[in-house]
Amino acid sequence: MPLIRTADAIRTMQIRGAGRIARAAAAALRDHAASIESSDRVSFIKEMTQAGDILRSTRPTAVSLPNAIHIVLRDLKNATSADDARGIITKNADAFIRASEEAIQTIAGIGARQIGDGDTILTHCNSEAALACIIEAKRQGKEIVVFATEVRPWNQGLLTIEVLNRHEIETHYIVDSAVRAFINDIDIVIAGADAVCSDGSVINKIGTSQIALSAHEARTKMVFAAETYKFAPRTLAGYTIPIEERPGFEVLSDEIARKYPFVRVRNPVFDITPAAYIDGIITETGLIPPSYAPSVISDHLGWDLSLIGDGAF
Ligand SMILES: O=P(O)(O)OC[C@H]1O[C@H](OP(=O)(O)O)[C@H](O)[C@@H]1O
Repeated sequence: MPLIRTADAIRTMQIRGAGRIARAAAAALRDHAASIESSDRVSFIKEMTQAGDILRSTRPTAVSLPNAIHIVLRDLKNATSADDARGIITKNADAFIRASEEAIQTIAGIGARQIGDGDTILTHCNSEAALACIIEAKRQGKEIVVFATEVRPWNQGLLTIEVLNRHEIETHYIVDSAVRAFINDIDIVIAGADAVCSDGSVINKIGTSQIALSAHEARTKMVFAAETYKFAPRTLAGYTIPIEERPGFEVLSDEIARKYPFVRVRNPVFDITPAAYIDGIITETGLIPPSYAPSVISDHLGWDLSLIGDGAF
């Protein structure tokens, strides 16, 4: 898919999910690099940098996106020619995509150990990392039941129940506001993540923090499944992650909204769950407490704080 089409597909959520958009961006950069005819090293790098900027501007919250772009483009300064730069991008993009897929498999194994035989699990939105844990538990023969939320306004819950049904997992589909009514039936909440901040808080689909609060009150375990490239280096330098707010028509049609000129629809699509409500974060490097987030960013990912600045990553 041409880069502009990938960027549009991410912006309009035809490609969605923090991991999927990261892999799509990596593949788009690789394919774009292959399509550039220029043999001039400087103009090639300039064009690839612009391509990275286009992809980065599509959605502001999922840190997987700028991290993937940074990982794919980071060694370009060492390139000796345009061809060399093209080779570096191909190698980095393929390695990123492979590592991302392997991370999901590892997370599935670790996450499945968090799920006991006979457990009832609640999940929110549509996270391939969270679903991988649930599917692996089922594959291991555990008797499980899942509660899946609807996820207004995009109804990603429909994608989730399709996957759960395909794996023959008994599922209850509920509206988002029914979580507290059922929370005492739940043994563990497993959600995905769009960003993990250095203070251990997790940014995920709107409604997650309400679920976490409910789980905390009910003493129900709350874990997140997050590949390490969802950890946000910039937060270690004191930056905050912008929360995407999408157009009001996604919640209320323009036709209805026009009748109520004093009403403004608010449509933030993510929220922040504080570390205090999180029992663990399942990463491909292990099940960690939220307090380990800074160490994942600096020790595991090896991000150099001096590189972190406006627009860097
Ligand atoms: O990477 P995986 O685990 O698939 O998904 C992580 C998160 O990305 C999604 O965002 P959106 O639906 O693109 O707004 C959801 O918030 C989901 O929990």
